[in-house]
This record gives sequence, structure tokens and C-alpha cells, in this order.
Amino acid sequence: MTPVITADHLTIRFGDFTAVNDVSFDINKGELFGFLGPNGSGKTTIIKALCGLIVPTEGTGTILGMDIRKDAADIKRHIGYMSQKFGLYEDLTVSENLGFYSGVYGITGPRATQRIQEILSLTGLEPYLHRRVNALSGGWKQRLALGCAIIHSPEVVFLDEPTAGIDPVARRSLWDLFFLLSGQGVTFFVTTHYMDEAERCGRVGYIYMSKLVALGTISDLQHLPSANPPGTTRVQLETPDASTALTALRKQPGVREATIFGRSIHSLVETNHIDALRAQFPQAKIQPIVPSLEDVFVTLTYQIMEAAK
Ligand SMILES: Nc1ncnc2c1ncn2[C@@H]1O[C@H](COP(=O)(O)OP(=O)(O)OP(=O)(O)O)[C@@H](O)[C@H]1O
Repeated sequence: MTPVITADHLTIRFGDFTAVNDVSFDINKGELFGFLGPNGSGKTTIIKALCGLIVPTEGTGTILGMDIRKDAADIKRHIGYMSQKFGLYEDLTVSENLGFYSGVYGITGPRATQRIQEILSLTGLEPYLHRRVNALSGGWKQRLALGCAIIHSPEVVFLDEPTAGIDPVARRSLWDLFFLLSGQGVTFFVTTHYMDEAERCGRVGYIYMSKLVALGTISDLQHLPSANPPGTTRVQLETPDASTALTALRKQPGVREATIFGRSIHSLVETNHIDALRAQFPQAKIQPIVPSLEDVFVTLTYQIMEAAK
């Protein structure tokens, strides 16, 4: 299968600052690819390069076989891009915004009417057709933003933190839309800071300090050798007072990482210290676990920070 999105040794510099450092990946048709990384790690910059909005300093990439360096104008016709602050017109109604974006993409007449109707049924925005955007809730605004971003039926959609700041129910219903569309063959590249959203993606990439440090399915990442260093075991401690136990645990020999996870503690410990921990925390139920995605990212991040010291 020919990949729909490729990044091939992409490097992007702003003056002396390297925002994206030698990043490569392939994404296939219909994939829902999640892209994670701390603020400022280079996620938006990669999206902008892939959308043809900025030219990479080195390396290249393709969208649907089109070269991001040479075919930027053609690429823009085939992709949807919803940024963190998508340009909805707050003083215009839902209908007027959809009409405006149809025009931007050259969709007019009966085709526009039909496409707007399709978007309204897809997003459930029909009841709000004549409501001004500034009177919509955050979740409905994002649904409208998605509708505007896909009014031209793009095959590839880039979503940059599409659910930032909206409530959990609205987030879930927006994700239901992404799944619906990806099931129809639309390819999604989605950035998010939410682990539960990342866990819904077929594959995820994790970028840290401009470099892609992990890429794969959730299971691939959970079983990465670097996330499970030799001689260590990831354990969960269930204990009545997790926050007091956390402080004590972090002082124990052999404890490399420890953090509260829900009502328990997740910890990366040197395997030969586990018996001592069981003796130290007799109240706690201590059992080995597969790392969560968050555990994996934290471990990889600490390793890079250590290596940089
Ligand atoms: N046009 C520019 N000129 C100079 N520096 C830039 C420019 N655009 C981005 N940067 C810098 O590049 C780095 C990466 O920014 P980018 O917006 O890609 O991060 P991000 O991972 O998307 O972060 P966030 O999660 O906060 O959106 C940041 O340090 C940013 O300040």
C-alpha cells in the first residue's frame, strides 16, 4: 500500500533554532494517526510543512504522492486542516460559515447546497443552522470547524489539538466523527495532549525536543525495550493513602520513577528491590503491570533528559 502521508528526514529550522530534527514516518490510507509531544516540541511545525505552508530546511515529504516542496498548491486542494484556532467567523451563523468555506474551496451552486447538507447531517449541526457562532458552545464550535475543514471532501485531514478546551462528552462525540470518517477511508493526522485520545489511535508518534522518539501501535510502545529497561519492572501499588505512600516510595532505593495514576501508584523499580518494597509497604498490593502510554512517554522523556545532562 502506498502511504498517503510521508515525512522523509524532515528538518525545519528557524534561524539557529531546530524546530523539527530529522523526522521520518509513513501513514496509510484510513489511518487515524495520533501525534503527541510537549508544548513546543514541533508538532504544529510538522503539520504546517506537510500542508505546504512552510518549506522544510532539509528532507521532504509527500501527501497522496504529491511533493510538499513542489506541489503545495495541489496539496491544499486535497487536504483539510483544522488548527487550534480555526478561523470561524464568530459574527456569522453556522450556515454562513459553511457557505463561506464552500466558496473558499470553489464549491458553488447545487454542489455547495448538497455538501452543506451532508456536513449538517454528519455533524448534527442542523438545529443550529441559523445560530451565530459566538452563541455556540465550545463543542459545537469544534464540530462546525471540522465541518468547514472538510467541506471539500478532503482525503487527508490534519487536526491540530481539535479537542483542546472542550468537555469530555463533546470530545467523545468529535472522536466518533473522526472514526466515522476514517472508516470511510479518510486519513487523519491528529495532535493531542490527551492520553485517552492517543489510546484510541491506530498508531501514535511521540516527538520530544524536535525529534521523533517513538512511533507505533499502543502495544508496540508499551513493549519498547527503552520503556522497559533491563533489570526493571513496572509495578502498580494499590494502597489506601496513595499520596503519602508516593512520598515514601520515591525515597526507597531502586525506585526509578513513581507517580499517582488514578487511585494507585505506577512505579518503575529495579526488580531486585521489589521484595524490599513489599516488606516496606505491607498494606499495599504490589503487582507487575504493562506500562500505560503515559508511563512510556514519561520514561522516554526522562531518559532523553538524563542523556542531555
Ligand atoms: N515561525 C517561527 N519562527 C521561530 N520559531 C518558531 C516559528 N514557529 C514555531 N517556532 C518554534 O518552534 C518550536 C516548535 O513549535 P510548534 O508550534 O511546532 O510546537 P508544538 O509541538 O505544536 O507545540 P504546542 O503543543 O504548544 O502547540 C517552538 O519553540 C516555537 O516557538
